[in-house]
Amino acid sequence: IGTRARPDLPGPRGLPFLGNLLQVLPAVRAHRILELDLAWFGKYGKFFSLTMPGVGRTIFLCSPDSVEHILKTNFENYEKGCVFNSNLKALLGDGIFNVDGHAWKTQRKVASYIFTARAFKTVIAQVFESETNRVIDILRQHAHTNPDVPLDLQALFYRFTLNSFSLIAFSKDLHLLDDLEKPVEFSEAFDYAQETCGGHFTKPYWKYWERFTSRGRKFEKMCKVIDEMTYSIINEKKNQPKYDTPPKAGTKDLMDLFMEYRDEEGNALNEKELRDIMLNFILAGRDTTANVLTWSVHLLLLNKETASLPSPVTYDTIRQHTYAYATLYETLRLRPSVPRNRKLALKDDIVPCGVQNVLVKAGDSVMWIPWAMGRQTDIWGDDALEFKPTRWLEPETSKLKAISPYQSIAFHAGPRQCLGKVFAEQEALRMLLPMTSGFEFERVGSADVGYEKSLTHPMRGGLWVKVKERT
Ligand code: HEM
Repeated sequence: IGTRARPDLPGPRGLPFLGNLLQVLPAVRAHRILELDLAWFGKYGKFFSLTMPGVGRTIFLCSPDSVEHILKTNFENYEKGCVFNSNLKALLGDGIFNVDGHAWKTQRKVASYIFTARAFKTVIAQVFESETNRVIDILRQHAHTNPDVPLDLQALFYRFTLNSFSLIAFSKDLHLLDDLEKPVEFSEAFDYAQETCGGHFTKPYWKYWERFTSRGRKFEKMCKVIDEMTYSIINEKKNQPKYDTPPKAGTKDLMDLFMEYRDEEGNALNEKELRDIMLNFILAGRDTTANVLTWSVHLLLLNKETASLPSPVTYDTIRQHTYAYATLYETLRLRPSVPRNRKLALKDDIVPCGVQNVLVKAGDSVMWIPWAMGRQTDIWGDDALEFKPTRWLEPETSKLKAISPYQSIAFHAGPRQCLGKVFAEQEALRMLLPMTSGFEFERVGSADVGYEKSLTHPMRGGLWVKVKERT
């Protein structure tokens, strides 16, 4: 409905009215949508097209030059767009992930002030150190008191990243590492809301459907839980006594920066705007890094490798740990924390795609699938499916290779490249190094694990391991 025929584009044949919906839905339900994307690239080549009611036409592209064109060369022509925005609105509102233009630019500019070298060496370093030590203590204690009882590392990483991010961004300790038995109501609600919002892309009539179903009712309830915690942090911050002397630049937290922001007319952000910003940053700061930590341990275990390298890691020395870096990027190649992504074309455009060009019409969506791109032999070589950190290193010098960000796309690229890239690298490596060099993990259950339906890429069912301290 509302899409014109495009016989020039390859892709699976759809049905009248429904387009390809019935081919996509079973894969979504079975948590196998990424495998379906990959299979279709295998069948149709570097690009193919699907249509879905409520979304229109989506052109899937699997080539670094296409991604570079969309994310940088013709950046102005591609935006998140109204489908993306409305599908994620209830959760992300008008936060940075869900907006374009002026609203995006402003949020990016304000937030960039917390990612300074000075902040990395002071506030951020202190929090990473203290929170990593807390996790190491938990593992040590568990190894000694419960060596035969499995522990879910993924759940632990989620607590670690959320607690660390909250300390840095809102100066608030959520005490998530104090008692692992205590459920984290906010996290459960946030996971449920993400799954529901992600599902909107394959449920054209979700707005009506959710009005009458238990999922819709639960979603509403979960959004209330999320809002309660978010607004309570905002109010707590607002009611804090003002500083006698204003904090120096580099010591303000993210919330301070957004609360102090004034637009051209001198207006401050209202509570709803602050809520949206905060939740987008929680999604960025909690889920993505917890995902890469989980998949790193999983892949290291599967390949019987250890990322053991001398600790401690500091802001200045971290890039010397090249093998650990390579492990992180190799994990992100196979298990990108944002495995699928899309944008909407504003005007007709010609997108390069390897040896071909693709005509994208105004109103089409374009999609790139980092998960599938990481598995392409023409991009990564015949061993693309193997976990091989050394592919990131120069064979002679073991220095990190310079690989284009459009090929290694896990952190996005171009003007909207991930703002927290360095933050995430530091946090993940500071955790991974002492963990893998200090402990041995034995997987419990099958190594053939899947992923949850989400906006990010959590492991389905968690990563359950027995823990032993290395001697
Ligand atoms: C391994 C960890 C991470 C990965 C793989 C990752 C990946 C990404 C990706 C793919 C995007 C683009 C999303 C989009 O389509 O809009 C993005 C954007 C962003 N990321 Fe990250 N991220 C990570 C960690 C973080 C952390 C820890 C933070 C904050 C502390 C952060 C902050 C942001 C922000 C603010 C944006 C929006 C940038 C913009 O739209 O201008 N990220 N990230």
